Amino acid sequence: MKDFLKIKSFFMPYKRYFVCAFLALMVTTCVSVAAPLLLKYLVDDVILEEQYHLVPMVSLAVIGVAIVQGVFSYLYQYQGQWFGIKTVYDLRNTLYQKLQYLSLGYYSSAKTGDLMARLTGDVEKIRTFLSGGIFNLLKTFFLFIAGLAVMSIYSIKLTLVTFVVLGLLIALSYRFQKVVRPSFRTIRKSVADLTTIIQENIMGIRTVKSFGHEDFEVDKFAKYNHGFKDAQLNSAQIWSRYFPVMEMLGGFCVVILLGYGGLLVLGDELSIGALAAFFSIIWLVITPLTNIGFSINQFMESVTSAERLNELLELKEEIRTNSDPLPLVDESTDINLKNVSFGYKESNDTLSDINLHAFSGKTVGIIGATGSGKSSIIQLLFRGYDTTEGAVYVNGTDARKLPLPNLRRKIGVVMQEPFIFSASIRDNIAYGNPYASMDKIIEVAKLADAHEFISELPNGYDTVVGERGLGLSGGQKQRISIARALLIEPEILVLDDATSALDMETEYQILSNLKAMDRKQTIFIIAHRISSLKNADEIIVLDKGKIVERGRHNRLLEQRGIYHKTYQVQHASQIESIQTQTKRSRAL
Ligand SMILES: Nc1ncnc2c1ncn2[C@@H]1O[C@H](COP(=O)(O)OP(=O)(O)OP(=O)(O)O)[C@@H](O)[C@H]1O
Repeated sequence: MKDFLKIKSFFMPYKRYFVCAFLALMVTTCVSVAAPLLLKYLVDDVILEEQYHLVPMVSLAVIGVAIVQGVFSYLYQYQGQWFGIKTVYDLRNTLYQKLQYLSLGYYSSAKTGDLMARLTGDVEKIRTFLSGGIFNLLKTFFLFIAGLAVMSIYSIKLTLVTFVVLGLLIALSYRFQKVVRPSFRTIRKSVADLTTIIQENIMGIRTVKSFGHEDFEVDKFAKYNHGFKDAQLNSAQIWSRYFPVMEMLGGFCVVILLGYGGLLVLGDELSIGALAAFFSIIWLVITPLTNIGFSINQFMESVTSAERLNELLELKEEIRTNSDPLPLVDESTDINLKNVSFGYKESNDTLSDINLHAFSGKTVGIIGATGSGKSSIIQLLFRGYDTTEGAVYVNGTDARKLPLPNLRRKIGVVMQEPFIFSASIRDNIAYGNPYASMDKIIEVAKLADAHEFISELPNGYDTVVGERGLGLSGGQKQRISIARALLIEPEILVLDDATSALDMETEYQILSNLKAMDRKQTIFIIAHRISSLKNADEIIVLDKGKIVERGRHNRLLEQRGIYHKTYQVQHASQIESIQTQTKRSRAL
């Protein structure tokens, strides 16, 4: 309940819909309970008194009651739906917004399937309860109270017996919802498992196929699907027992009350009309009462969902703009990492004591073994993470004091694994600037050496690529990502292993194009291939998170350290490959 109240800021703005629905519900309830009084009047005062000329009037009154009931019932359903739908509209937007601003640290351990389940399934549970469940509970409660109140006018004794019998029915219904709840939980877990399996399978379909593991995946899915089926069957079994049992018990209650009411009529303590009215009211109350387990369950589920959503809403946005940010107006971009240390977790040291000054308009190359911390440096530049010690200075100001969006807009990053949206190639390139002209898009595509292959596609720039760029080669995806970064005309361009899938000639072409642009752009090139960064103004060599060598290409070769060794290995393999090619052509 506490968790439900925590999301009150989402439903309070729409309380007018709730109030309207509530008032309409009260009217419907009162009219429903008052209708049997007409029955009593018809039996006692019209039929038994042989006043048949009053029948048309009673009939008109019944029609009137039905119309009022219909109109107010429509009103409460309609307003109730609006209450739920508008509340979750805001809730969904806020949750999505939250996801955008959560730090990268959160995403490294978050499960996509679980997040998706929260934003869809859990939000829907809240809507179902706010739109209908809460009104069903209120309706049952009011019918129960109003019904007993009307009954008590005619017979206190029969009302008391009814109260006890219906109380037993509520207790049974409540007990049942406790039995059925675990089965709901199992179903929800099974749905989450199935979603994860399907999602992972689609994302990893290339790996599945490369291992010829289609049958393995089918069997794995069948196992989880089997579990889901069993959970559903189990729940269906419980429900199929519940309704007949509750209906039967409801029938027994009616029989008991009818017997007792009959005795009261025989003892002249109750009129026949009052007994008839009594039973109309009892049926009116019993039907929603037999379903109360379902409504309570809906409430419990929405509380669980509110708890899961609150977990997300309460997460701290670790990386955010300082409360009093300094302006970032300077066009030049001088990046200075001073005594920077960083670890993804407090205990580990991914980067130690990094000092790196990238002057405006210069190119910095970063090389090092896999896992040495190259990409981690980049994450610090755009505040994907904050440093543990030391600071990153942009034009002399600590990056943490700058407005985050402005800082990030300065930096164009081409990630190691380029992400392509399932949209047209044009929209993919224009992601950072959707209003860019076609001429500009073509210009950056040419710089990224992508224009030629895009023009050859069936619909050129309008070709819609599959999710995550399915249908494009790794090199094509990289070139689209480079064009995307260039379009925003960043003052800092970061190429994080962004040309690894390209042949050396294409890579050379792109790097030459970047150089020829003659912008005062600061460029970071992370690469494994020395050829990618040998022209950089400064190259740093990382080893286990520390800078172990630095300088220009020739100077580093002279040092005869790691860089030199890497160069030799790469150079030797190039010579070897040229020799093999020459031998092959001679043999032909
Ligand atoms: N999100 C993360 N959470 C925890 N540890 C991480 C995360 N990302 C990277 N690491 C760890 O930090 C270390 C440095 O990783 P980083 O990606 O910076 O290396 P890299 O030099 O870019 O490697 P590669 O050349 O393979 O891309 C590695 O040990 C890696 O396992």
